[in-house]
Amino acid sequence: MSKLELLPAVDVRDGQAVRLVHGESGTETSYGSPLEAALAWQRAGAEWLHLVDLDAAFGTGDNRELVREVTRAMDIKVELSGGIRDDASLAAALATGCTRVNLGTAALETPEWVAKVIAEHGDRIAVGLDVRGTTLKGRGWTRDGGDLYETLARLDTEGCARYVVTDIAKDGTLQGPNLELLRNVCAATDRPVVASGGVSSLDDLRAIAELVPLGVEGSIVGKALYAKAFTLEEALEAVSP
Ligand SMILES: O=C(O)c1ccccc1N[C@@H]1O[C@H](COP(=O)(O)O)[C@@H](O)[C@H]1O
Repeated sequence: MSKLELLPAVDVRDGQAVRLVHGESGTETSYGSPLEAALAWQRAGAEWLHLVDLDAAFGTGDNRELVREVTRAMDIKVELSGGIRDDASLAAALATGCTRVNLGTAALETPEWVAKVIAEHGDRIAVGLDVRGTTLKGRGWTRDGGDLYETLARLDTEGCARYVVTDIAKDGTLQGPNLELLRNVCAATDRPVVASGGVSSLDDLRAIAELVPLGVEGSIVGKALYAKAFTLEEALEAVSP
């Protein structure tokens, strides 16, 4: 059986590595230097880093230079997201040398542009499907952006290579992943799915790993690592087949 990929997260707000609760601005807990956090995950054996510019996602500025510095310092694969919504921000993101970018708001608000960049960049483009219930959310998860399954069908038709599925109600809460949502998304698409939101324990990761045959390729891990619920080394061991 294929192994579940783990993507430790570094979310950057105002130059600091932070974790939010439900992605709500103002709920930040700070964990210091984003570069130090990223290097720590790399040293612990991560093959991927999920790096988010939260200011760019919220529209409160950006951490573009810092994000570029972190990405360039990594020997591992980097998935970059937050505020990638037009040609200039996409070009800057791809020029960091990241492996792929994750588009959120753009997939909801400028679908023609997203179809174009999917056609141009193939699997360097993933789409983040950030949902409450089955309603997609954009602009820092503050604005409704349509129905999950209608959007998924459209993006499939346009050739989207993969989806990063976040249950906002779970994100940053340590309440366990929404396995039903992951199963439903996997049933609706043949593209790989990266799970995000709610991981609290090694058992949660083992439960997500059981969905690999259905199409779950990876899982983002955030708060649980920063809260030291387990180490990344333990997590990697837990999901190795
Ligand atoms: O990761 C978060 O906690 C988060 C919270 C609030 C908004 C976005 C968040 N993260 C990721 O940012 C991109 C979306 O950015 P954009 O809409 O394309 O500018 C997406 O990957 C979210 O999962």
